[in-house]
Amino acid sequence: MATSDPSVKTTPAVDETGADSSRILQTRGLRKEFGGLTATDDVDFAIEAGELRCLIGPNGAGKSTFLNLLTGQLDPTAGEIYYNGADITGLPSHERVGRGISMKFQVPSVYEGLTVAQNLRIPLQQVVEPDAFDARTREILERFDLLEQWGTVAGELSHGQQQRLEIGMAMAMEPKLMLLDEPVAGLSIEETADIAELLREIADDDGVALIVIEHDIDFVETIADRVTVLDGGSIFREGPIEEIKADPEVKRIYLGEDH
Ligand SMILES: Nc1ncnc2c1ncn2[C@@H]1O[C@H](COP(=O)(O)OP(=O)(O)OP(=O)(O)O)[C@@H](O)[C@H]1O
Repeated sequence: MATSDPSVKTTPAVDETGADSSRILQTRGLRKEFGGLTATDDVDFAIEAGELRCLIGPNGAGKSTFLNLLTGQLDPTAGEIYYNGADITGLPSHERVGRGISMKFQVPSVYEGLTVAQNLRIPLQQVVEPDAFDARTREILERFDLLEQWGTVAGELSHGQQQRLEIGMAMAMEPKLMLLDEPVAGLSIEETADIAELLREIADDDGVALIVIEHDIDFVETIADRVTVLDGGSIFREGPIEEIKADPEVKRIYLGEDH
């Protein structure tokens, strides 16, 4: 029941587990070992709703492993994952998706033999009634600039259109957190700019939190609120992109001589 007593906190910032409920996602001491190799080394990470965070770091830094722990594709060796105030550490992937965590992999994984609208129906049938399919399909395709491709077989779309379709499919599930692994790899400058604009809108207008693994530092600069630098499985630095770009230690481990 609602109360007007200001001393009563109806939405505690920190619950009994110690998770901070102002964060849509938080990890504590998250660790993943592969045999003798520690790919994720006791990572404490947090992101708020509507934040767009880029995850950068040299090859083998543990970026993909960290994302795979968040999706449930990998089980951690130790540590916890809190999402929307609940401990989801042991939850299977499909249940995480059902709660609003979506994942977009580097390679477009649309169904190439199905039309654009048929592709969208796959996620939509999990969240809307059949009589709303067409209206919702139109809305999403308009937003992702694919309306003219409604009946086009997805295998005939350009790479950039396939990426937009896949992000549209992820958005059809009405996620609260979207995880993207190198969403602009292999795209043209124009296609990259389109995706940058879409991702910013998804964070700003839909309030979705995004974690984006990215190698292209110029793209990171265009989209990120904050940047987390991983190295050797640990968080090496975290902060606004201007700070990260200017940090000589980050340059040394990550950016290399050409930056
Ligand atoms: N399934 C696995 N079995 C054994 N070792 C693994 C496995 N997956 C990743 N690793 C190792 O864990 C470390 C982190 O790998 P990960 O792919 O997470 O790094 P990354 O930062 O995503 O690298 P890249 O930028 O090259 O994709 C690497 O040393 C990698 O070889």
